[in-house]
Amino acid sequence: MGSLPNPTLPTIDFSEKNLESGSTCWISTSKDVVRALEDYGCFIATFTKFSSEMHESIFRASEELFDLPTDVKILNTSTTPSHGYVGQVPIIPLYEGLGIENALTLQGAKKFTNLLWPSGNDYFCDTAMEYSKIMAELDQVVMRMVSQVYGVEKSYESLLKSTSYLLKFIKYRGPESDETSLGIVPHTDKSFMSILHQRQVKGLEIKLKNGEWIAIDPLPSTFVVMAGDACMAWTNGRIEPSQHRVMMKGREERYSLGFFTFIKDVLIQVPEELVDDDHPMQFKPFDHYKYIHFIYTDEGKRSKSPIKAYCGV
Ligand SMILES: O=C(O)CCC(=O)C(=O)O
Ligand SMILES: [Fe+2]
Repeated sequence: MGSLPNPTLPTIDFSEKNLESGSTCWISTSKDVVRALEDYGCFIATFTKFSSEMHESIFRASEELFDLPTDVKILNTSTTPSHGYVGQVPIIPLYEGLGIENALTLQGAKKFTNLLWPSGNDYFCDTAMEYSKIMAELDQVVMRMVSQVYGVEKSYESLLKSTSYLLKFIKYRGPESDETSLGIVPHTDKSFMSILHQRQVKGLEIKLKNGEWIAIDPLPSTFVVMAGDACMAWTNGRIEPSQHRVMMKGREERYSLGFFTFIKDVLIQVPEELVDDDHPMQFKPFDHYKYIHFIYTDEGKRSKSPIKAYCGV
């Protein structure tokens, strides 16, 4: 008897031919995207526009960043929890992360760069911005496809205008013998959408609906596109975010990147097209950033599904 192949996520190709809006390829890719998000909460995207040179440069920039002394890295603060420097956290001792808020704007990239390198670092600033631009493009293609399939383009356009992008640089120290190999605890993202990218050391694992954890192989031009809690509320529960974690198997350190979208200054509300007798309204309109603060309250920490606790009907 042959053994079953290892389960994996659907892979969706975002090469030029699939990106011509309205073309046959675009339409069939859109359906694949929605099916994958509804079935898994995420998928693997191959994005040929992202070159291996870009892969090398962004991770070189990341190394440079993590090589800075800790007292410099902690200058990366934010009024939003976990959007700035995170490190030396007892339950995830291997994890260290820094975040560029408003990563798509020159102002956001410059503010971060000048804070950490007062004498400037054009290489870092330009690379981070270029990476963000490409990731935002992928995010917007995916979300445009989703909104077309659901017939909610107008609602998406208004969210898009209010989208704020967070680029997170993440490093996991290689575990020492008796240390936990848990890089990051199982969680769903609090974002609207997330795009994850790994360097050559694997570790990202995603929980399937049957409870099985599967490991995602890193490749230079592949990304995991993942729905966050806010996307579940917006789609009235049609798309559920997947639980994921990082397990550090070897002793090697691991670098990864997360590109997250958040909705600022407008309430996220379920589009009326997604509500009918079979799909009653499941979520009240809510403020995304207030939701992030809620996660860190006692009630938010206790809750099995904080998004339902926060704005569920
Ligand atoms: O490091 C990774 O691959 C995953 C990071 C992650 O899940 C997160 O930052 O939310
Ligand atoms: Fe995550």
